[in-house]
Amino acid sequence: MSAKIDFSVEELGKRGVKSPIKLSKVHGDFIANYVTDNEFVLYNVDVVLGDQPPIDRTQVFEAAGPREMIYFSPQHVHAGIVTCGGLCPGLNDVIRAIVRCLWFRYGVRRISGIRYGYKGLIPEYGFNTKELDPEVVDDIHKIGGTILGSARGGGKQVTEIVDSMERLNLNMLFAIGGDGTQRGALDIAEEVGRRNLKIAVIGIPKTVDNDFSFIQRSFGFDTAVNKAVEVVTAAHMEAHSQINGIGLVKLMGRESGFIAAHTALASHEVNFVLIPEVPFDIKGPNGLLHHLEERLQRRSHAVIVVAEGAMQDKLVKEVKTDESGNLKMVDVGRYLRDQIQEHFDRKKIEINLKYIDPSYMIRSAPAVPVDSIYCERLGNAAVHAAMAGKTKTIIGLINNEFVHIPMKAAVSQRNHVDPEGNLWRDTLDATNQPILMENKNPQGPTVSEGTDPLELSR
Ligand SMILES: Nc1ncnc2c1ncn2[C@@H]1O[C@H](COP(=O)(O)OP(=O)(O)OP(=O)(O)O)[C@@H](O)[C@H]1O
Ligand SMILES: O=P(O)(O)OC[C@H]1O[C@](O)(CO)[C@@H](O)[C@@H]1O
Ligand SMILES: [Mg+2]
Repeated sequence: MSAKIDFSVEELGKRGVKSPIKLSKVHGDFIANYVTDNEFVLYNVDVVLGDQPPIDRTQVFEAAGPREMIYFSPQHVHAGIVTCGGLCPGLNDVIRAIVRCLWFRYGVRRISGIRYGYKGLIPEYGFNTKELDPEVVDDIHKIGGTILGSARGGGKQVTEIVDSMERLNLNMLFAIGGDGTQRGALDIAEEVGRRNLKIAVIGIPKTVDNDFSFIQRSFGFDTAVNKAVEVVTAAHMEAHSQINGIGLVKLMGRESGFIAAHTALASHEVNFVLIPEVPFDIKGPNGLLHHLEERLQRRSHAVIVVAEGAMQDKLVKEVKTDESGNLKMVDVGRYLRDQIQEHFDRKKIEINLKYIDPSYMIRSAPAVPVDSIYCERLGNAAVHAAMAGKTKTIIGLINNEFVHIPMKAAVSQRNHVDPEGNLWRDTLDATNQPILMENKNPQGPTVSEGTDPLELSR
């Protein structure tokens, strides 16, 4: 972590309203307590023995939770909820939690869902909102997707968006989305500030890829890994049942290989994981094809998992972007499929290659319970933050505590699998693939060369 980022959270103003949620201020009375602004969560828990500098706001995040004094009178609140970017398991759970917490805990009665991302606030795309209440959201956590719809693009039309927020008389906006969404939310909050409006902008970080900075895990990630493991199990079964069977699975991960690495760790059926963070060659004496051939000679079947962002530096010839400015990628899964088939055809070696791309099936699934619980708690924390008048803030989970993270810090960096870190090391242990499959590097040893007791069972 950069020690220079200040994690202080902005607020709209002085809080003059007593919270209606009737919590306690004392410990030991069996009633949950309000959280004060003096409660913090240490970000970096690594302990270095020796002289420690005093702890300051660059090392701690403000604890999330209900404040005793709040900024908004619930009867005057009109809240907006928007979901942007790609789908992710748990979106509906978060929407549901926000609506229910606003309604039941604070007594807020005006809640508008913004349809199809920020575009729902832009007249050019058809201004589009949907009234929300506990009945509307009652069962939505059982289905995937988002009942509000989502969209890419539109986020830079800040003037129109804030005009619409003014017209709707919104005084809080919950933006559920990834890095782009939170950049957009920050721009919106800044425009709100320039106009001297009192609108709290709170972000709930969403990325199925799990590469949001600072937070320990993003919602939907566990669901994604669960689904991906099912796919790998099928790919392995197919591969195992054929002569030189190869199961090739492409998983999401535009810039990071977290889903791929975790899936390999969980399934123990994967022989090669290819991720954006670790370079590799396809051909040559230390390339993937060479090692794949060796694997087939030894075990007659193999499973490969590739994250969609792998190899893009080599594959993308012409830079094209989507409406949000994200790079349009070349399909690395199909590319690998063709390269593998050609290689073995050329050598007249029979293979049976099955390519599976479950990306959208994974991303549109309903959340598994562990994610549902997480979403429920994120949604509640977001409402408490907004009611207290916090703004330009996202809700995060750090060291198992819910915290407020300034949007500016949250979008300043992105998480990656560290090729030298313990996640990747353990992933290599689980696959037994060469540490580096690059010809310019000397033929690397496998992690546990020749001594892998699991090898026979894979
Ligand atoms: N740099 C930016 N500044 C302002 N708004 C942005 C920016 N990048 C993206 N947005 C807006 O945020 C919204 C979502 O962006 P995007 O499509 O990149 O998804 P995301 O939130 O990053 O989620 P995902 O993880 O699915 O990519 C879009 O409306 C987009 O216009
Ligand atoms: O096909 P779409 O909707 O552009 O989304 C694809 C992207 O969305 C993500 O799932 C992030 O939400 C990336 O992993 C992926 O690259
Ligand atoms: Mg994004």
